[in-house]
Amino acid sequence: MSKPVPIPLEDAQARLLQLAGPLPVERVDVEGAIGRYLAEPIAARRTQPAADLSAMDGYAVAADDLAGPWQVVGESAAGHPFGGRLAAGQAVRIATGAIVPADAQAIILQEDIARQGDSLRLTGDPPVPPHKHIRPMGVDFAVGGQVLAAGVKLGPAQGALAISAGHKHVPVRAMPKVAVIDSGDELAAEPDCCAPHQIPASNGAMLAAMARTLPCRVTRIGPVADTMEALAAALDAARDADVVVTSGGASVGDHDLIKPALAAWGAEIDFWRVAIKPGKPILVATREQAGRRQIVLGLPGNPVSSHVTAYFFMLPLLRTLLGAARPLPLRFRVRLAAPIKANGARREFPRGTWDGEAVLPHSLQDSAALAALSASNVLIDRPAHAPRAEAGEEVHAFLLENGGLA
Ligand SMILES: Nc1nc2c(c(=O)[nH]1)N[C@H]1C(S)=C(S)[C@@H](COP(=O)(O)OP(=O)(O)OC[C@H]3O[C@@H](n4cnc5c(N)ncnc54)[C@H](O)[C@@H]3O)O[C@H]1N2
Ligand code: MOO
Repeated sequence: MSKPVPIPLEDAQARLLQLAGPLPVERVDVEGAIGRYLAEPIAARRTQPAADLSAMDGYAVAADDLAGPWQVVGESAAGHPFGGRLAAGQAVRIATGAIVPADAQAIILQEDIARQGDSLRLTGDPPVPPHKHIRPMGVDFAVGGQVLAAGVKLGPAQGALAISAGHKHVPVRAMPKVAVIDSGDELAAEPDCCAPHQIPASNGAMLAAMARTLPCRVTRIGPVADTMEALAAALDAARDADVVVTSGGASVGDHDLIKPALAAWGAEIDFWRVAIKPGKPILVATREQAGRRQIVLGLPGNPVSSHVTAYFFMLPLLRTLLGAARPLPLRFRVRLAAPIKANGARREFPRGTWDGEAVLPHSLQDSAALAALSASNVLIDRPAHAPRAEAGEEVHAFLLENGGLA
């Protein structure tokens, strides 16, 4: 393959995601489905609250009887409603979450009441408006109404909502099978047994860990030598994977064999080279097999390039297979804590540390520098030919942690 012109990031992402159809639907119990994406919208099977509930501990009275005094004639506790009727001058002791009796429309806080035996006297202010401390029936959701859309990630809150809406199981996509292959003659499988001419094979563990932030089944293969035979055996071991992720050998050197090895395996290159730094040599290929499509991501071997391309391509691809409505990472605007130099012709993603206020670009931006990557929590987005930016100026950035990876 002659060297193609690198394509813009968003075009490359769109091309990749277009190759991926969501995986089949399965029904999973809600707790087991946390972290996955809803394959279909979810409608409420019940109304919440199912009746008017008190939002505070106090006394339930009629809305036209707010001045008191009152006699306590019963109690409505959570799970134990008051079954009787209320006449003028009567009140019901009520707990937070308990059903408001049929004849009551107001809750007086217990802090605003003096109680002696069953006699109550108002000492504070009555509620304004009278229904202030009442959660009306159906205020959260009503039976039949949609509570969650297709493609939404089922996080803790969404899982709680599905349960509250009466669902024991939810429809989600099958978990993708991911095979991660690291390749290179210089790679040592054991980090504590690494000769001077070797480097510990760290990309496989890193890429697998990134994939495992999403619900998928990851197989690690390698490290694999830079030979066609070794790569063929590794790819054969990945024959059942939905997604094959390789690292290393994606560039133009004599030992960069990923492209010919993929061709020999029957995979077709969709695109190679994206106009980003780090990560330019990334390639995407597909292999059609028994009516199903495998997608191959050939990531560059430099550890930071591998990480950045996994962030911009592997994770969005896995989210798409899982049925996510929004597979791409979100960008936000942030102030620079220090100046950043003018950018070259390739869109660059310098690593930096954001402290919640401003982002400090790391002094070392080498695409092999794992220590600098590890000390960073954002990727700053520097457009091609961006001029020098001063401290205090705003730039765009992508979050690598605190949910940015997910
Ligand atoms: N003449 C050119 N040379 C290079 C170009 C180019 O356009 N023209 N592109 C450069 C860029 S950009 C990158 S990025 C690298 C990526 O190349 P490869 O994907 O072929 O990666 P390797 O050469 O196999 O390895 C690069 C570097 O990373 C280390 N590595 C590889 N695998 C692992 C692993 N599993 N764990 C840890 N470290 C790994 C490897 O030892 C090398 O040091 O190409 C440039 N060259
Ligand atoms: O693009 Mo390479 O990924 O600069 O290091």
